[in-house]
Amino acid sequence: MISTARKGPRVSVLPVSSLESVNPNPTVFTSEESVKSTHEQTSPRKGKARKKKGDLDDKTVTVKLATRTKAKTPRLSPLRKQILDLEAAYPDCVLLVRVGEFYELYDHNAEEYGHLLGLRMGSKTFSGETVAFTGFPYKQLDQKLEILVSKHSLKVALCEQFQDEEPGSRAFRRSVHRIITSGTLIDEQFLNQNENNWLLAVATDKSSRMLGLSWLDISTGDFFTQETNYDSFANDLARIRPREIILNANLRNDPDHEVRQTIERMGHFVVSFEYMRTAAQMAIQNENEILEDAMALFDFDPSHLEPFSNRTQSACLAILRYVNHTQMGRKPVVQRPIEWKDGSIVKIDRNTIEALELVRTLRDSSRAGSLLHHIDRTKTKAGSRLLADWLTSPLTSIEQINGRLDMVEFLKNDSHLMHDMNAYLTECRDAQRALQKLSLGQIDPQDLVAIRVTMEALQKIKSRITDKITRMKNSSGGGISSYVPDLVQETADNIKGLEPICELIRKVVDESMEQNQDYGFINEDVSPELTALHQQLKKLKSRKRAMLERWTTYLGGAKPFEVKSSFGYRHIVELRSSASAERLKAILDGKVVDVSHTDQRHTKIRYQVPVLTEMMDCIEQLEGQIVQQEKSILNATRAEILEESTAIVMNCRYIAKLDVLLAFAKMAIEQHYIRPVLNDSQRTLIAGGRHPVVELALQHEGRHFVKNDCSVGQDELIWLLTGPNMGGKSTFLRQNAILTIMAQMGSFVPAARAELGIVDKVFSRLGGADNLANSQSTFMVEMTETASILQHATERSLVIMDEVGRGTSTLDGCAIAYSTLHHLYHVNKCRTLFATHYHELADMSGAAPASAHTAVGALDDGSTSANDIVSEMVRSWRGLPPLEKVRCYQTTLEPQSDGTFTYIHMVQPGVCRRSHGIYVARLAGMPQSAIDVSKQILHVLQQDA
Ligand SMILES: Nc1ncnc2c1ncn2[C@@H]1O[C@H](COP(=O)(O)OP(=O)(O)OP(=O)(O)O)[C@@H](O)[C@H]1O
Repeated sequence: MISTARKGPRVSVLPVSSLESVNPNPTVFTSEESVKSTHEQTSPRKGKARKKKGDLDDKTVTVKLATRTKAKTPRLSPLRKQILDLEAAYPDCVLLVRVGEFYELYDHNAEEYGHLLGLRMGSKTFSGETVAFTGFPYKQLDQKLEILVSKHSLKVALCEQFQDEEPGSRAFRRSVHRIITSGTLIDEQFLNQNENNWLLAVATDKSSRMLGLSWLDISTGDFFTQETNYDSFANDLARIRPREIILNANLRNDPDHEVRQTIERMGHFVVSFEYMRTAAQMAIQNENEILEDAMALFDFDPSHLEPFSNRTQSACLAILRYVNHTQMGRKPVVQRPIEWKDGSIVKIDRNTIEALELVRTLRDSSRAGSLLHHIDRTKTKAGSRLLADWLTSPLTSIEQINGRLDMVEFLKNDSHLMHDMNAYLTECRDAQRALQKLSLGQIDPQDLVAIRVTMEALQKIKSRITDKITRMKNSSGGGISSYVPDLVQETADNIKGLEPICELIRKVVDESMEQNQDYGFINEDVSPELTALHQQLKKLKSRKRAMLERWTTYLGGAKPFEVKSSFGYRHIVELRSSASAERLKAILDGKVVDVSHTDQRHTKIRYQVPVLTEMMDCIEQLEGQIVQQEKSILNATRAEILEESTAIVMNCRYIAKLDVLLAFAKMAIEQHYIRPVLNDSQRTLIAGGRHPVVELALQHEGRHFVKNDCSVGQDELIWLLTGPNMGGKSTFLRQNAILTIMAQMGSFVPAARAELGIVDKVFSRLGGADNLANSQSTFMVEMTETASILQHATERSLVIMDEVGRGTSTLDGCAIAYSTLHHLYHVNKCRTLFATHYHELADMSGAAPASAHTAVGALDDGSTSANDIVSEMVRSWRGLPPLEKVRCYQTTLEPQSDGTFTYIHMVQPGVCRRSHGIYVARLAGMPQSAIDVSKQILHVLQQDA
């Protein structure tokens, strides 16, 4: 284990002993002999490949195969039979079979996936049968897994070989010891450290249209559940962002099932199938049986599942079963599931998460450029992961939000405290993931150090906060300035000191040792046995050194020979001159074995020296014993640490929370954000609001962001926003939604003042994205999203809508835009920011204030006159009742003497009737001839109207 973790790939490998007890898969024993594969025969490096064991690459493969069948043996060789059995047992997986120093792919696996891995296709002959074959050195495993699992979302069954423990046996066992899928990554190097790696199970209940969800990150042990329904499922997926989804096995052959369709529509998810009890089965099942199931799978406290519905229990059990199945019985620590209660978080639909670029940009779906990237000032990986969760799941409880805001303010007001916290958090490592690796039997001393360092840093945090609280209380005599936010007090009270664990790790792990070796990670004095072994080893090594020094002196000094390892002859002495060779023989009284004379150009002479070989054998034996000793000490240490796993995880959660809140405090100071006031009203009042990301982008260009006010809700239920192209309408809409989300996740916000009535849902209709892959046109997508908002927005929701109806003809578009406005006003009754180029809507809703009707002025080079045609039409229609709580606002521009415009980006009362689309087209570089034609057409249309 130790050496595998360092020198080879990082994918975890179980010791044979533990495998025996847990692996249910059949293993086949094969005795090995070297056989050349067809692959090797065609290799240009054939000769070199034979020279030295381990000096191979994917082009030169010496394959160890099962014993060649003798005359009477059955047709299939044992290895071939084993491969076929495994291929049949893991049909959904890419099967990688360890053979000697290689992982190999056979048959369809070689044909389908070899090229993905950049491997040259070969063939191998088993008892007369030629099969497709390719392979790669085992050290390239991580790199190849990244391609298969991360890039191509494939499942990989990793088949390892194990030496038979029978003395003298040359047989090997092979069995799949782990199935690696996107959602079950543990410590692979390609696991994203800043993101949770969620595995989501979905239990369906068609009759009630309800779903039970459970999601688990095996790399941290965090586990959540939620009840949801078919209609909200897409939004839940957008929020959770799972890497892999588990569905009931009976949906495997039902691609039209609504849930499968939703998953398909949402994009790139890996879907796996696992047996699940339906809700009805769960209902009639003996409760004890269900709970025993959970116990048997994970030593999981069954009471954890009791509060959940049948559906959710079913999803929880499916996830445990799937983990059990892919980890082949290894049991990661799984935390008590936390339930997301309906209404406890703001529902942000998936379009809004995407359109507001909360966690990914629209352009290239990257984190860089997103709001998350902009606000992430966390110091720890756990903090960064938590921030992403908070951003997509803001709270609805004023009390909880204020709890967070209090803590941010508390930190912000004490620069010394902030400085110290920052320093302590910088010391923290990813202890929760380190603990999880330990629980899965991967013992890397560096992980123990990560846990120790983190727990020590946390102890400093606890002392520092406790100190601060005591000083505050002492100095103010209980006055107002002695107010200690609950979260601060809770952090100080609940961080558990784990000094005994830290002490144990300090005692055991020798942190001065270099990573790249097989032993020496444990302090020598930890046990008398280890001390004795190290002493013997040192003695032997010094004897060897003295012997070699003697030879050097006899041979005339200055590196006259080299000691090398050689497969077959073990240690050899290589000399460059025959004179030296003769002298060495003389020193050793002729006790040398001449092993080879090589090399035409440099006459190198090689001898096997029995006394040296003997000494090196002893050294290796001792080193082997030390490795074993260290393993058992590490195992015992692991067991003691795992005893405290609950406390360690709890402590890690405090680190993550503190880290995020400290990040909010830093951001508030750096960017001059203010504390929002949350209330129970249905009004959003923001003075001097800014868009956090656009503001920063403009700052980088040396430009200035224009602040804007917004007071939407109640008497001003809907803001109807018109303005020229490029005027800043979308930015304004987005910034108000973002401010609301930031405030409800407990952050300060970019504004001069913010009084916000809590929202239950945030909806947006912003993007112009189409979904051609799902046969949906741009307009169809627009209408689907609009329909969803009209169906789901409540009086407490915040809706932002940008240019509804633009995807169809002007007449249809205007009618749809009006009806949307009408529905939001009369049915949903929710706060809405409604941006449009259809300024006629102002007339239709009877909302346009007469004084604000003045347009910026008729301009030669452009007004979008088609709208005016509609305007004329509706002006003559007197039947529309006024929408009294609709208010008209506009962004404007200022014409310059040289015929250009300056965008003001200021949101003011009024209606803008000129979109100046042709001006923007010119700015965008449209050919002058095209601009001229558009002006003429516009002129004609205006006259017709
Ligand atoms: N408040 C502001 N202060 C400074 N610059 C701004 C502001 N708002 C927007 N801008 C700048 O104007 C650009 C265009 O803004 P935005 O896309 O919001 O305009 P729009 O009115 O929605 O345009 P269109 O109608 O063409 O979609 C932004 O990319 C940004 O650079």
